[in-house]
Amino acid sequence: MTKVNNKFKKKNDNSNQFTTIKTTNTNNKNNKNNNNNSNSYQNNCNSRRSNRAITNINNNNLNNLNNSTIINSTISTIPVSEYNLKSYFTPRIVYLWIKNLESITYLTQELNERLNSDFISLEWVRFREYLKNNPDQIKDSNFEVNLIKKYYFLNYEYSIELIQAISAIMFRSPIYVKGIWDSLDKKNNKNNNDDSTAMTNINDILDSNSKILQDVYEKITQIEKKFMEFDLQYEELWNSKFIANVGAIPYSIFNDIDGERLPILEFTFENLIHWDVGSPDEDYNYGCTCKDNCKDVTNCSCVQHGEVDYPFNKNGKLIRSDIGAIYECNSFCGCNFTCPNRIIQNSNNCNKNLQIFKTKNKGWGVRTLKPIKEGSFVMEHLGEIINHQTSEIRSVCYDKLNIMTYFDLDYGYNKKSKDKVLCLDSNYWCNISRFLNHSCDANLVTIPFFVEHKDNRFQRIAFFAQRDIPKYSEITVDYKIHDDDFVCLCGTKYCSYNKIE
Ligand SMILES: C[S@@+](CC[C@H](N)C(=O)[O-])C[C@H]1O[C@@H](n2cnc3c(N)ncnc32)[C@H](O)[C@@H]1O
Repeated sequence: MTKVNNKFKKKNDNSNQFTTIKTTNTNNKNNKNNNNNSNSYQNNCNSRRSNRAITNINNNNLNNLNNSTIINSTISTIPVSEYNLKSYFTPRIVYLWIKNLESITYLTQELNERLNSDFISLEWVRFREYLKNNPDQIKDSNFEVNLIKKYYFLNYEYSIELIQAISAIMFRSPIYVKGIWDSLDKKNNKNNNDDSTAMTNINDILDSNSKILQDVYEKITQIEKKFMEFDLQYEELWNSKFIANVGAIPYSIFNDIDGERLPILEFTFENLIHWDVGSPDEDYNYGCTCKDNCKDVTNCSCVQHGEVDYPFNKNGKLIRSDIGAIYECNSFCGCNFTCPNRIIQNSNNCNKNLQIFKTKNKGWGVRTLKPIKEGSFVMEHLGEIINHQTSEIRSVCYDKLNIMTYFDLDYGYNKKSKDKVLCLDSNYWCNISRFLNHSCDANLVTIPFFVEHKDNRFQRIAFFAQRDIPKYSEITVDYKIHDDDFVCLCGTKYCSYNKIE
């Protein structure tokens, strides 16, 4: 295959990378550091920085633990290490978090910042562990009451958003939050001599300003219905009994390294579009008018929509990767499915010869159980299509956990229009490509492609073999991370990171 320096896009080094995106939050210590880095959010793929972030969380929370008066002393201390964090914040749990965060997107910046600083705290990891073993404590815990108290003092409007925000902090269903408000109400009405310090404090606050209390309950009654709707919306996520059908993962999974099991994920066969993204522009829904089933494929107007000649040989193998994007024929065209310009759509997008396996030092990876010929289509990269704003919200979480599952759909965009670029997030909704690791000598090449529409925003991503790949080899892509701090473990002799000067 023709080798190229810049595979995906003519003038943009940063195109099509797995990346984490810098959050614009300014209150968080870690994010402050990020903001000083560079203007390019692309550079945020930085595992050392993220490790630092985890260290900061540890320190912050140790401080909190020492100084805080709000922590219930009965909470058992479980050892919390980076490993605990990873096993605790599974993609599914993280998805639940980000959904909550998204629901509070339009809250005030200040509240968002406060949520951010409480977010992913080790206190909460400990607390949730405690609740797991002591479910009777769930509804009436000083810890939670005190956390609410903390927010109560902020004088925010008592709105559905605030309740949702609190529930996000509480890491579980809003209905439980209501339970806590109810218990506050009961205590307050009893007006008894409850000597639980936290409760007494709360009662004092409430008594001294019963109008606030009244307002809160009026609003809570008003929004009770919304609570229910919200709960229903995410029922599947809140319900701890719901277990995703792991058997539905259409690939074999192999781990001879340790006992780790594949996290629960939602495998999808097409991209999901986030509600805030819209849909492809119908003006871009058009096809060719070829009369001969695109026999003279180089003259097909779909092919010509790309900027280079038809890039496949007669066996349907990609022969050059120095192309902008592939534009395939579609249902608007005059041709049928046997037309030569339908290579990707006619390929098997769920190749059972691929296996998810545990690598020695890069977590899970993908390997092939059969040889793959140079130029073969290997898989599409799938996930949830999100916009810049949503990616920033999610980054609040992803940055802290060193999650690197963003892939910018930036073919055809220049740096100035970055905020218009959509991104594929494959952390939870994904296919096997979610497990592709980075290599400085990658055997896959990434090519954007279009089938049903030609709207740049909704470009799709294909991976092709850029050389023959022997069976049992790990298949890898080049993340194209331009960051000296990335600790690359690809182990190839071409590794361009971690060079000792
Ligand atoms: C898209 S995921 C790939 C799947 C991942 N290995 C897993 O177990 O979920 C990207 C993450 O894989 C790891 N990774 C991938 N390639 C790597 C490399 N060459 N060196 C170090 N870590 C790598 C990093 O932790 C990165 O955040």
